[in-house]
Amino acid sequence: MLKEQNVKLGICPIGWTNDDMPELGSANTFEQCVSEMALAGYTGTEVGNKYPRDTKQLRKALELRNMEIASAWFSAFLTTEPYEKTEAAFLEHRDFLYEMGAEVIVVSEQGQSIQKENVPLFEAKPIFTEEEWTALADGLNRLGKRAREKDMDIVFHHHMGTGVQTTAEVNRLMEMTDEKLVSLLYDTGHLYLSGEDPVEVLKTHLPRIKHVHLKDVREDVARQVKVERSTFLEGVRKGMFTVPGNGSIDFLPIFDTLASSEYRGWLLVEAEQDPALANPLEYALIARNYIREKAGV
Ligand SMILES: O=C1C[C@@H](O)[C@H](O)[C@@H](O)C1=O
Ligand SMILES: [Co+2]
Repeated sequence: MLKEQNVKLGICPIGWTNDDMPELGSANTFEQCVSEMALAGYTGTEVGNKYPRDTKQLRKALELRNMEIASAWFSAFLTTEPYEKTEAAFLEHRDFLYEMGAEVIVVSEQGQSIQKENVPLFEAKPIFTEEEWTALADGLNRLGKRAREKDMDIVFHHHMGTGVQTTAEVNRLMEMTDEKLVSLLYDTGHLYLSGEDPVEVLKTHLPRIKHVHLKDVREDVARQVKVERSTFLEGVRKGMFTVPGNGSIDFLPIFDTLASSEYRGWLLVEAEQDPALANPLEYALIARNYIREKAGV
């Protein structure tokens, strides 16, 4: 069982509003989103497209609900654009998160990503060349250094449809980057959907994991996405992702492994699906109850 003093429990806004498809949940307001998160028993969140960018305003809204910012997504383009361009955007993002009190910065390499492209998710992921791997690893080390200036860490988000998706790719990235500068975000749903063993990846990289996304997968829908050659975003609309306790992943060995480790940090429920089909508060509660039952927090 996990210990309450070791982990904080949060939920991402993507179940209420989706940054990649703003039409999903467009009627859901920021206030509704954070109020329902708090009501369901969470104390942290990442940042969604409806959140105020003014740090004072955002802090006040969160404090009223006993909530805090755990982190926020950052898209890097280290394999396709000059490093300086990614760094300039990163510094703005870093400073915003620093002001909000976050300790980690989620970084995903979106160079050549098919996340938003009209191509089959299971057939068209990019494979990086040697040069691209080097550009990615060097760039991440440099971003990691910039994060350390503020006593923050970057946590790399492996992701379906990107060049860092599989176990082998995660392993390679971890080998090529400096452990003091680049940490890992562990996202259960992306590993499972890719056909990896999430427990193996967790055990291999535990000391470098500094942020966790708890995402579940509906296996039957994932199969349909493969057969129908759907895109990533079509898959999301069809419901391939859901909250822990509602899909096919057995989270017990994952929670047990985290419990017997040194892991200290956030566990964030993250389940993008159509809020018109999956009521966000209802699903936030399903996950909250499941985590209490299986992880003891
Ligand atoms: O952390 C995440 C952020 C989303 O924008 C992304 O598409 C989702 O799948 C995810 O894991
Ligand atoms: Co994630």
